[in-house]
Amino acid sequence: MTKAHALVVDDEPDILDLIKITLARMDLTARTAADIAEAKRLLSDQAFDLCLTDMQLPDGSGIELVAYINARYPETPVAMITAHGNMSSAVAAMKAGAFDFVAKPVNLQLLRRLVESALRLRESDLTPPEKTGSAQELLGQSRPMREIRRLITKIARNQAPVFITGESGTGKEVAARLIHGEGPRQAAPFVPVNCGAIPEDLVESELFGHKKGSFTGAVGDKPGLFQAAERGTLFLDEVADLPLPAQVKLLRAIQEKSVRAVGSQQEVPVDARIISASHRDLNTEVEQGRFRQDLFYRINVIELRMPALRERPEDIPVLAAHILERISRQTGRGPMRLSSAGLERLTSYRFPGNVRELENILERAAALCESDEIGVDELYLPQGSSSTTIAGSPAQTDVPLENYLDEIEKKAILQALEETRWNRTAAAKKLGMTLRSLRYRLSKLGLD
Ligand SMILES: Nc1ncnc2c1ncn2[C@@H]1O[C@H](COP(=O)(O)OP(=O)(O)OP(=O)(O)O)[C@@H](O)[C@H]1O
Repeated sequence: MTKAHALVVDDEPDILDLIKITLARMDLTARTAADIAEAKRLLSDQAFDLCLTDMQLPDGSGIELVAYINARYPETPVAMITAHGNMSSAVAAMKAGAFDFVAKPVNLQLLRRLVESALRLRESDLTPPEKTGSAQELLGQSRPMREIRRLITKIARNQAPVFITGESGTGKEVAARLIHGEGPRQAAPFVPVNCGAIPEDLVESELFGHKKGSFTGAVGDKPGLFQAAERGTLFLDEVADLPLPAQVKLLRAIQEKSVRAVGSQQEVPVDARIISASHRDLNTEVEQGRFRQDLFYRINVIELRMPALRERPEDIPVLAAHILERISRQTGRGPMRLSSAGLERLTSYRFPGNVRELENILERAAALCESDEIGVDELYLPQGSSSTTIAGSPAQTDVPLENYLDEIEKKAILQALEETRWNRTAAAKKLGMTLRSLRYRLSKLGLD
């Protein structure tokens, strides 16, 4: 690959020198500018693979330069150098299109990683996600789905924190995996964490790691999930479920790009892109004091809203066909299809649990269906708008007790899932069981 060229814009000669030396050691050539006017002149002279700019420049704000480069030279990623602790300017820069930021005093290890990420963007050979084999596709040709796919490709080139909203089962995790898989971090791990599923007193140790002996049961040093996601992406699912003390630590980790393990005195730099998601409205959580406003502001630099399935019913046929094909493959039975009445019924259903619910409905229908065509009866959709109700019917004496109890359990679980819009963490809470136990039961009852 040809030598990469960087443009560094800062009016402090010491910082310019430090960055220039670091870049030279990484085999990059660097040109420097002390103000915006000079930077614009250099940009018109030659193409750059990367630009690093200070926030406060003698003739204006670095944000202005970010916007200028984004508009004129969209192929050049720009990172902002911000004053220590000034997270709001970092957020403003990323909202203006900066792909990342580095705080002063510049940590050289983090700077090197940032430069490496930026350079991977110019490798037009970023492997498309379908080739990596791990990423799943977001299917659908409706307008909202096409827009989501376009946004994902754009967001993937950036390093800013992303917050994905949307009801349960709308594909938030699939979207997060795609953002990771289409970007320069694709070769590093994608680490998903269900924040609601970690017991409250273990959250900090899980996320940030712990030192041996820091609490009963800490029998050895253990790195946290942040470190597991080094150079990759940490996906904080159900982020609204994080207890407040862990929120304080998370805020610090994002701000400082470093973490401190439980029981340790030392901060260790970490380079993980944060993508978070919640099916809850975080504005309400903030208003009610359950989620820190400053943390929300920081994780929500880019917001991606996954549309509910009922907002795009035209995608139901293609999704259903795809899911049935997968079921046929997994079960080794011949191809299956929906009757036209079945398809019609599905497209008019509200799907509170979205695509995950569609998957469950079709899996259950496929198991019950004896022919290759699934009809309305096998879909077992709730009548009218009412959801499944727990049977009030007397015990049937002609079925084994165990089957009868399974049936009751199944109905209670389905009802809790429907009431929580198929959010398994919330459904488990409602049923007074752990998520692990709900998962076990879903699997036992063939509902997973
Ligand atoms: N557009 C889509 N195309 C294909 N499959 C999809 C699509 N959207 C969602 N799915 C499938 O639906 C299921 C649920 O998706 P996912 O787990 O990403 O949802 P989620 O929004 O993260 O749910 P939750 O909020 O409950 O965690 C997965 O099996 C996923 O593959």
